[in-house]
Formats: sequence, C-alpha cells, structure tokens
Amino acid sequence: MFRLKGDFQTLDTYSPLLFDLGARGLEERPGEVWAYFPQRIELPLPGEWVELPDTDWLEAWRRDLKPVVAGPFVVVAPWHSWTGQEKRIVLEPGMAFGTGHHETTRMALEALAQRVEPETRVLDLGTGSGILAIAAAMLGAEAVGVDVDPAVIPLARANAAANRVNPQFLTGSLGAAEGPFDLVVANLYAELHVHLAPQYPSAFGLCGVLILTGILLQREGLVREALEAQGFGLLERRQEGEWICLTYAKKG
Ligand SMILES: C[S@@+](CC[C@H](N)C(=O)[O-])C[C@H]1O[C@@H](n2cnc3c(N)ncnc32)[C@H](O)[C@@H]1O
Repeated sequence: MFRLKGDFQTLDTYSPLLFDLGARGLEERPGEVWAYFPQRIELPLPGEWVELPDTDWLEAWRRDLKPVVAGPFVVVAPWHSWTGQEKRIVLEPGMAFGTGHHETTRMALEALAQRVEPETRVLDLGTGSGILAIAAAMLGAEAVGVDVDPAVIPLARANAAANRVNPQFLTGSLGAAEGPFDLVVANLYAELHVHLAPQYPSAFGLCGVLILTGILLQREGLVREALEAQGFGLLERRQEGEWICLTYAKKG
C-alpha cells in the first residue's frame, strides 16, 4: 500500500494517475490516503510504501466497495446484489480506470444518458474499463471505444461481454475509429482537451454533441476557450466537487 499525506480533495488530481499506474482502490484515512497496489512500483509521487497482508486489504476493499448510481445506471461489482430499477453495469473493479467511483465517470454517464438515442453513433475517447461505451450501447447506441493503452482493450471487451453488449474497442486515439460520430465523450484531462480541440470537429459530420470531462475547476477556462475557438457552443455544464463536465454542440 502506498501512503500519501492529504485527503481525497487535496489528492484528487493524483487519483487518475494512481489508477493509471495500477492502483486497485483508494481509501481515505485521517490525514492520509492509502492507495492499494498489487505490488510495489516506482511512483513519481511523494509518499511511502507500507506492506500489508494481502487478504486484509483486499477483503476490506471488496466489503467497502458500494454500488454507484449515475443517471439511469447503477455500476456494480459482480458480487453486489441490486434490486433497483436502474440499468446495471457490472464491472470487475480495479482493473482499469472507470468503475463509476470517480466524479468524472459519473457525470459522463449522466450526460450520456441525456443525449444518446437508439442508433446514435458514439465514440468513447479514452475508454479505460469501457464503461462509457458500454453505457452508450445499453442505451441503443452504435458505440466505439478507443484507448492509447493497449492493455485496457481486452478488459473493456470482457466487461462489455459481461454486460451483453457489443461495442467495438480499438487501440489508438481520435483517428483510430472511422467516423463520423453523432456524439463523442472523452474523460481525459484539461490540457489534453486543449491539445485535441482542433481535431475534435473532424470526428463529426455537420453537427454533433461533444461531452468533455476530467477537467479540474481551475482549468475549466482553458478548455472553454479552446472549444469556443473551434466553433463549439456550450449546451450544459456539470460540476461535482472540483470536477467539471462540459457538453458542447458542434454547430452545422
Ligand atoms: C480517466 S480514464 C477514463 C476511463 C473511462 N472512460 C471513464 O470515464 O471512467 C482516461 C483514459 O484515457 C486514456 N487516454 C489517455 N490519453 C489518451 C488519448 N490521447 N487518446 C485516447 N485515450 C487516451 C488512458 O489510457 C485512460 O484509459
């Protein structure tokens, strides 16, 4: 386990990186956050490694993991039971980013549910666990998930199969999937959205919807400026804690 000083709020910027580097879960303790890793790795972060007996934390983590409701969906682990009306997305947690426990994933699920209709062509850019492509497919979309990390693609495919939907998953970035798309959803980070802004219009035909998240409140201005410069009009803004999700329309 890797122990960092701070709390979930002060360490929020690190959480995507910790998951990207293989963390299986984060837990807040008084004055610190514990990041559980299956083994020690080089971490570019201030903190220290503490050895824990395997079974203790794995058992505690599984026990404490709660289903997450986001819009019409509930994200559950295979061992959870759920009797609500929500559409169940079953994911084996901890294998890739995208368990629904992060604010950005939840906001993206809510935004997707408002915009996806049967046969909408959806691109999930930075698919991770595949959660957003899976959710879009459950709403009837023709979904494609892409990710620059080839290791997540088989995990996303396995998650989709467990949910009996069949989005296409490809290694790569914006250019990897053949468009045009009606909707693009991307849970990345502010600077990457700014970098990709000139390329976003090419994913669409005449018009479309772009849902961007992974944006910290203090960097929101950068993203809005870059997207407005490309002719996107803001339709909706969501905020959960320090995290922002922006829904744009590409004007025809
Ligand atoms: C924060 S995770 C999002 C996972 C999931 N879509 C969610 O919303 O929970 C970001 C993912 O984007 C991928 N990624 C990073 N840069 C990318 C890029 N330029 N193009 C495509 N994928 C990228 C990472 O490998 C990672 O799996």
